[in-house]
Amino acid sequence: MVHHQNKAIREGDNPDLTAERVTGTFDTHSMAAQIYNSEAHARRRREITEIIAKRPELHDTKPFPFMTREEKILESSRKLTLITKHMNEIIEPNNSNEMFHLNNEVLGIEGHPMALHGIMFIPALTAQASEEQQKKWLTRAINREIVGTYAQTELGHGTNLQNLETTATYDVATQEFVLHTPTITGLKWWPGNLGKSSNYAVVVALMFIKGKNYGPHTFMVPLRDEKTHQPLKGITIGDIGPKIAYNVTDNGFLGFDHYRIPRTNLLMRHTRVEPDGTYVKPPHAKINYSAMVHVRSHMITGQAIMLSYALTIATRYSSVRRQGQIDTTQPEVKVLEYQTQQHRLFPYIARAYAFVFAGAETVKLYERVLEEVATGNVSLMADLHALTSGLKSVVSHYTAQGIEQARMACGGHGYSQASYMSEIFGVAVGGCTYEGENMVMLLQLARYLVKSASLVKTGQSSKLGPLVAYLGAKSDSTSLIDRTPTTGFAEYVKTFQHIARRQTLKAADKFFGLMEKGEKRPIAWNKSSVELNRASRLHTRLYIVEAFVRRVEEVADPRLKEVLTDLLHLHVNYELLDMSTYALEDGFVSSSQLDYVRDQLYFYLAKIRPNAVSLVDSWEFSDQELRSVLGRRDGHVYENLFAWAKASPLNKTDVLPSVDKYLKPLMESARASKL
Ligand SMILES: CC/C=C\C/C=C\C/C=C\C/C=C\C/C=C\C/C=C\CC/C=C/C(=O)SCCNC(=O)CCNC(=O)[C@H](O)C(C)(C)COP(=O)(O)OP(=O)(O)OC[C@H]1O[C@@H](n2cnc3c(N)ncnc32)[C@H](O)[C@@H]1OP(=O)(O)O
Ligand SMILES: Cc1cc2nc3c(=O)[nH]c(=O)nc-3n(C[C@H](O)[C@H](O)[C@H](O)COP(=O)(O)OP(=O)(O)OC[C@H]3O[C@@H](n4cnc5c(N)ncnc54)[C@H](O)[C@@H]3O)c2cc1C
Repeated sequence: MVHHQNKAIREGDNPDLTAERVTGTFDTHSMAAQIYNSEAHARRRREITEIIAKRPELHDTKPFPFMTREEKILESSRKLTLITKHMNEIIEPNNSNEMFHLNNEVLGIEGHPMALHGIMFIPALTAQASEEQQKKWLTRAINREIVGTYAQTELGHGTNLQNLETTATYDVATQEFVLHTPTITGLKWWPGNLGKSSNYAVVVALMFIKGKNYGPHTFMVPLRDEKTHQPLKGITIGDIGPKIAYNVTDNGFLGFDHYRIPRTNLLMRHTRVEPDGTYVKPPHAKINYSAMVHVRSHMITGQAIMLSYALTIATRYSSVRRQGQIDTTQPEVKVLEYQTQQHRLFPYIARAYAFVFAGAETVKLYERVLEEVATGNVSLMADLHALTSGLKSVVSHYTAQGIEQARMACGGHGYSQASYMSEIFGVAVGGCTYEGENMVMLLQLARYLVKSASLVKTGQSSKLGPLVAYLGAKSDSTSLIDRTPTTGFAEYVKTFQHIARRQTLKAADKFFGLMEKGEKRPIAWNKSSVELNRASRLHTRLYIVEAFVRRVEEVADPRLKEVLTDLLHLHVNYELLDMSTYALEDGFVSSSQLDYVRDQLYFYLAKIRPNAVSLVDSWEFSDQELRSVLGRRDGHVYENLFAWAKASPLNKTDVLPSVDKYLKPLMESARASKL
């Protein structure tokens, strides 16, 4: 038996796809170890996939697009119950990476009744509940004796947490907090799994003690009777209705009518309220925002995975789809031969790799900060907040764009739900909104950049942290790209640094200048905000390039290093062209240098072409996880599209009741009127 570098090859596959895999120059298992940041985890993913493949009870009973929302929730609950029961046979206990993969395989991306339980409820209790509170609730939550969510956003306010309307007023006499929703706009609105599944929530409410507003605080709140699951007295609760996607999750609404909880239900790891109402403040004002930072840190990888789903589907399909000729004497070509198709897909393949490498760094920093904060050291919280705010915004934005490009790259069949592209897009694009609307989060990073710019302007560059140290460095007068015999990544990084530095200092100048002219700070901020957000994006894109460079430098395997270096070349050239206005406007890069960048881009599109399928195969998504007829590993697209269409509920009968009831009489009366 021949051992191929691409481990996805099987006998009987579509020969066009096999031919692509045979040209791959590197071992796809080794590349998976880079993507998943460890050989052990990449191997465990494969093992979990194999276990699931052998257990038909964990497979979808029919394609999701053929199910109603109610059927999907039922099906998802069935599978959730099974994986909970058999968890220890499938994954290592409490391994969140393995759990994430198990969920994606078995339950999919449309959510499930305990999605928020794992993503936010448990992390909030872990970071914000005192040890005593954890003994009471965390173990029960981990054992799934109770199901919880994170209820913060309201009908009227999601972004501006200081103006939430839900109040938690301390009653010294009874040592209770009274939760109350004063208006319709104060209803909690959006929390995942609040609508029908959860019986507890970590609720964010403005805390009032003796008439003083202490701002948003987090409380552990029982919502439903643990036995009957009926809403408790004083609670109004339900599902908010269907969304663009993610409809297996019951995002919900919640209102409180003078609902009482004990004082000890305030999460008290960092903050306390004594029985007499004395407030003990936390070591950092935003310490209770930790559940949001948890999701923002992890969603970089989550978004990269969804982008890679779409790219896997589109790249495989482009290798089996033949349409038109390039050389008219030759047969029709695979659509992947077209330079336009490569230009549509390959830069996003590079971005997906860049995002997953940046995501791994972010999670590492998050874990460090989590440990430090637990011991009272909050010094890195601002850096983590700035980094994750920028990354969640930039990565979710390009992920949504990339998925849409991948869908269009599949032509008409990309528009069919058989491709699964619309669901992938719908779920991923939610990331532009949840955990902080992208513009708002870019502005959070901008605050950090403006402070850093101010250090530069006042001669205090030595105080800049490592993420922004480049702001204090001096630029060359022009970029050295194509001006040195060996143009390398260093010249590109310096160019991106120059662009980000110039935009940050310019935007900060605008802001400070407006204030000097007498504008109040918030007005000056608003008038500078488009420029400030441009700076945030450029700073974040620089970080992503640097994370990519750091990873490529670490790779030892020469075959992997070569293909990752090709991808990095593609990435830096594509990025520079995409932000060329900034590079050209002060003459840092000339138009002849951009011609070089363009040539490099086309060169690397062609160089990557033989590895394209292996690069997407390396993500090692099973067919069950992808849920796409177009993206099947075996490439047998057409016969399966036909089978999929035949299985459509509309094809159960030849004549639909609607035809009998309306169309037939309509046609009959039209015919009769002609007589
Ligand atoms: C292995 C995998 C394991 C786990 C998987 C985990 C995650 C999976 C991820 C992806 C999975 C993939 C697919 C998922 C599919 C579907 C979705 C699933 C779940 C979605 C769940 C969504 C949940 C939510 O959306 S919860 C609600 C989120 N809401 C928000 O984000 C609100 C945004 N607003 C804010 O955050 C704040 O209001 C604010 C804008 C930051 C302003 O706050 P505030 O008014 O308090 O601020 P001030 O003006 O008073 O102060 C600003 C000041 O504070 C600093 N600051 C702010 N926040 C922080 C922080 N967190 N840390 C440190 N510092 C902070 C800020 O920098 C300012 O400082 P300066 O004054 O010094 O400038
Ligand atoms: C799929 C999904 C899942 C969710 N899950 C949860 C959950 O589990 N729990 C939960 O509590 N919430 C959840 N949310 C809510 C989500 O966190 C909020 O919708 C999000 O934070 C945005 O807030 P908003 O809806 O108030 O938007 P708005 O703030 O109303 O945004 C509207 C527009 O105003 C702009 N804007 C607002 N403020 C500013 C500003 N200061 N400066 C400049 N522009 C501004 C925004 O950029 C945007 O363009 C979820 C949302 C979605 C879509």
